[in-house]
Amino acid sequence: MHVTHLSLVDFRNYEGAEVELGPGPTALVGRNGQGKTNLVEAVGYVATLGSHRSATDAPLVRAGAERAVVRAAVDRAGRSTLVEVEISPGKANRARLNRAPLSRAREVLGSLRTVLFAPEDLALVKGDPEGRRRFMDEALVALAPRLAGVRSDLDRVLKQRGALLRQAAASRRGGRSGRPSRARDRAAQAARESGWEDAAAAEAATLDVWDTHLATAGAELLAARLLLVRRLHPHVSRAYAAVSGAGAGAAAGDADGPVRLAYRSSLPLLADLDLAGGAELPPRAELAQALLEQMAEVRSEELERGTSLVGPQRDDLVLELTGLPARGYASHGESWSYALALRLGLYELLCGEGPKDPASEPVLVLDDVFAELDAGRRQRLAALVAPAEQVLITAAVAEDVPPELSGRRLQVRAGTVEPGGG
Ligand SMILES: Nc1ncnc2c1ncn2[C@@H]1O[C@H](COP(=O)(O)OP(=O)(O)OP(=O)(O)O)[C@@H](O)[C@H]1O
Repeated sequence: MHVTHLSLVDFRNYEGAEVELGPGPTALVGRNGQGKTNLVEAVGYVATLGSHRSATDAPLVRAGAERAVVRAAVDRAGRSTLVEVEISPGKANRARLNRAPLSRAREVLGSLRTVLFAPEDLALVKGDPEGRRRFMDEALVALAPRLAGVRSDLDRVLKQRGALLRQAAASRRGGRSGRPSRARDRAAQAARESGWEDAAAAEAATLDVWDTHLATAGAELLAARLLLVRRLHPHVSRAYAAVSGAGAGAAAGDADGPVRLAYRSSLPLLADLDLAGGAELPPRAELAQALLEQMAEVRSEELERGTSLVGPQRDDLVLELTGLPARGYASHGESWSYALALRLGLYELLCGEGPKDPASEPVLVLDDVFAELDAGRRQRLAALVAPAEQVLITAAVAEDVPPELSGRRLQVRAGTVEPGGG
């Protein structure tokens, strides 16, 4: 698939912009701070309903404006779809598909698929688990948009369960210190209203209900993540070899290189699961049961600390390189190759098995990447991405764009986009 037209209203530094795009490589060139990343961020937003560099929506709306609108016309093997998203910070986004309003914005997910690589992705390798969990969950939604619903169910359960645990922890602290506690009063009140003899029994019963919800949504997400890691591993391994120019086995294109993906979970059941080796996955019911058992095991600690200690929100995607964790051990160049390999591996996975299908092939976005790479990696990456259905590249100077990707050029200057750019 590819974007044929992008239209922005009050998005970042764009008051209004109409940008013609086409298949093949397009380079967006312009000095620092002109709006190149903003443009590809808008493309990514239509695809994922999120930004690769802002956790909240407020910075996406032009200063002084109330809402932003991004429209993308998407060509999928000759069939065109118009996807529109209105971003109003503090309110639910609204979306339309071919001008028909959708009841929930997340119904647009899947209409446009992108894989975006930006310098921030170095944090996938060097940073905290949260970024890697986000990587897995965004990948899952790109593969199966209905998982966005599972993800948001889980968030809702964790929020409610967390509030209950915090209340319980505060109540215990209040009890120990002898100070009056409003949380404890509320729990006692709730207990009386629900006919329970004492607040502790009511608290335990309510927690049991949330444990079941957490186990159900958690097991579904966990099962999807495990399958994702198993499927992603050979693609990432090959992409790493191709980008870094590493090893003989890797050069042959097999999955037996220095890269190994693993999944770290709080569940003992998953401790020795060799996903990179193609291990069989436990069925979802078994995962749900394991989550329930683990929650029972740590319940007193959860009540003490006031937080959920079990579930996919605590897990991590482990990135190993030659048997060592990449985080903390990999060199800067190796970390770059690994981060790129994760995105390129995901791109290959999204393209599907067998011959490439242009209708499902995602749009590839490389934001400010080439200036950061050494000559070898730059050349290898350019050769790898050149055949993609559509590649959007941002660069401060035209010389940073490798000749293999010298397709269409757009000049970005202070929130305007025009053909040209050297
Ligand atoms: N909500 C907003 N309202 C108005 N201007 C904004 C908003 N958010 C960002 N900007 C402006 O957009 C510009 C940054 O644009 P962008 O990140 O796209 O730069 P760039 O062209 O990719 O530059 P670089 O080459 O440095 O990465 C900054 O000047 C910033 O002040």
